[in-house]
Amino acid sequence: MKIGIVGCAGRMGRMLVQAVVNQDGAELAGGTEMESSPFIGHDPAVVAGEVPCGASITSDADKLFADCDAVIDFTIPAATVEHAKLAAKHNTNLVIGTTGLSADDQAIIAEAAKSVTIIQAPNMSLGVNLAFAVTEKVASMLNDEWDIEVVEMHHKHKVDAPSGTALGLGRAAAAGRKVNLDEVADKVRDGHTGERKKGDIGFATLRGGDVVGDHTVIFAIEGERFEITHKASSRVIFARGAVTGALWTGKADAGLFDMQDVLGLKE
Ligand SMILES: NC(=O)C1=CN([C@@H]2O[C@H](COP(=O)(O)OP(=O)(O)OC[C@H]3O[C@@H](n4cnc5c(N)ncnc54)[C@H](OP(=O)(O)O)[C@@H]3O)[C@@H](O)[C@H]2O)C=CC1
Ligand SMILES: O=C(O)C1=N[C@H](C(=O)O)C[C@H](O)C1
Repeated sequence: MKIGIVGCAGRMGRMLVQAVVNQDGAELAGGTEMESSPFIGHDPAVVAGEVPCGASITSDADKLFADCDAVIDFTIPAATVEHAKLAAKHNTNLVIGTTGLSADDQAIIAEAAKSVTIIQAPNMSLGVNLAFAVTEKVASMLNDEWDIEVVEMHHKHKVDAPSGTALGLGRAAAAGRKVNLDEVADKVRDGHTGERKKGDIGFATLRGGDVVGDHTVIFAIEGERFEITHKASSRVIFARGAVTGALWTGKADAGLFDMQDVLGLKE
């Protein structure tokens, strides 16, 4: 399968290039960066620390989508929505790892997924996708006397908060409780907030150093706490998951899927 990587010189972009060139059945067809990037014209495999693959990084996403069976996108929301439109235009499958997307961005992705296969997940690791499933199950077994809080920590360069994974864990907890996360989420606390509202799902965001990604869901009641924790120590887990997803698109119908579909965690 010919796979392209948009944003191929980014933190995740380089890991994705490494994962593609080392994956049987996958061929790196090329990569993009913004026109202003110092990496334009460089070989994406060399930028990622691998042996040359003979391709050059360009800013021509239209051509990359035309040349590929699937494209993997870990960039920024403004770029991801344009990539979703290109996926539909060229009938090229798409794997989206970008987080921080708005409801309007999601609508554009859903429209594109009417004609191509799109996998979108805020976290491509097996461990976090298990945590999504376990969180939903535990939340469904506990009443709302149990307070639910989601705590996450990431590296100092991360630009969106709470993380996509933290929001995903909040959505899983809300689904378990059969409530809408938008109606119960408490994302920022500052000053005299008053007492915690029963039924809320709270979020706390930490940023610092080089933390790859730590997430904990806390279920707290008077006398005890139950916690579900995942800690990522390498971005390789996200990259390998995304490439598994790209290969999976080759045998799937058009539609919008997530990593729980790819990993068979919904059966
Ligand atoms: N789903 C998952 O499993 C994971 C998701 N993520 C998410 O992935 C995203 C990227 O994270 P990370 O790699 O750390 O961020 P980086 O900033 O390191 O990488 C993003 C890359 O995309 C490039 N870019 C921006 N706009 C375009 C464009 N229009 N065309 C091509 N390239 C573009 C950036 O270029 P420039 O630097 O010049 O701006 C940069 O090289 C984030 O949203 C993050 O939350 C991260 C890890 C795991
Ligand atoms: O920006 C990151 O680095 C990460 N982002 C994702 C998120 O927002 O959940 C996934 C992972 O935790 C790393």
